[in-house]
Amino acid sequence: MQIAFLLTQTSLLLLTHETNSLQTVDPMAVNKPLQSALHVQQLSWTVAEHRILKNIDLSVTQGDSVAFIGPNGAGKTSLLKCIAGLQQGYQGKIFLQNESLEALSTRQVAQRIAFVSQHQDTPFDLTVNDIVRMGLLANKPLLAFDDINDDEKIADALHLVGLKHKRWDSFKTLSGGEQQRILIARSVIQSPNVLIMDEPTNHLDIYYQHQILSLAKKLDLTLIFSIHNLELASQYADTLVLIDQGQIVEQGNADTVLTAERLERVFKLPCQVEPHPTNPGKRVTFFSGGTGR
Ligand SMILES: Nc1ncnc2c1ncn2[C@@H]1O[C@H](COP(=O)(O)OP(=O)(O)OP(=O)(O)O)[C@@H](O)[C@H]1O
Repeated sequence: MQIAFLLTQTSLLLLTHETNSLQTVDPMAVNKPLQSALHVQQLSWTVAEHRILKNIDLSVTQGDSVAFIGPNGAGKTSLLKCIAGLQQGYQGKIFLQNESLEALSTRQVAQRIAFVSQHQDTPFDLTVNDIVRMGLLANKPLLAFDDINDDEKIADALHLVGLKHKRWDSFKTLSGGEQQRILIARSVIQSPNVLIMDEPTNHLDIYYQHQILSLAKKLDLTLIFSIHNLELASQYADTLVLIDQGQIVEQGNADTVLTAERLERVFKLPCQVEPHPTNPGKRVTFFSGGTGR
């Protein structure tokens, strides 16, 4: 239990009983409304008369990590692309930090959002340095030269993802896990508010799946990612958004969203959900013998 003492008009001290420690707290931070990173209002997207996304409502608070889960073809990538400004022609509204996405230029969107896609093929034989350097473009005039700070930023970002030694290697020669980490390094120097990753754990072994997600979480950004592994989703995301047939079926924490009955209905397989014995989050087991899709 914490007891707050008002000491001056500009500072508060919090006495924490358990630790007996005193911490100075900015009074402006007390009762401060949570900042909105993203707000999606009645979003629908139709292509060739097929309604891919239907009336999506979603709010993401600054600093939250959110996982989109759901079966193949549910609409997870489509929704991520709309949010990242990569998909035009939708109905409804998307707000980034309370500003309408439609009112922002491509550069302004790039200053707010970094997108790491599932597919990372490059048509050219670029070095790791070239790929990471692209992250600088969001915050530089188009024809500006690199300066010494840019060089350091690239080195620091590569250090963060543990791949400084690969700086001059060809991007194409890296493993899938290394490529994902390089793309995260590129996102880091883009210094966005929101990091969006579309199935970042695809093709990665379990070690790199954990590494990528814990790295992304450590960046302290608002993180939105799609993922098929429900246990990883429950371990790394504060909020899960279950999507099926273009609609949000449920959103909330793992306890709310991951119920056996709901997962069975959506994935069409018998299912058991229990607290994970060792990790935070849930253990989800599907059994054969579903009703068919
Ligand atoms: N540009 C497009 N033109 C036509 N159909 C599209 C287009 N983009 C997506 N779709 C369709 O929209 C549906 C949702 O696709 P989306 O990639 O968003 O699903 P997903 O949930 O990410 O699936 P997965 O888990 O398989 O990656 C699919 O039926 C897909 O074929």
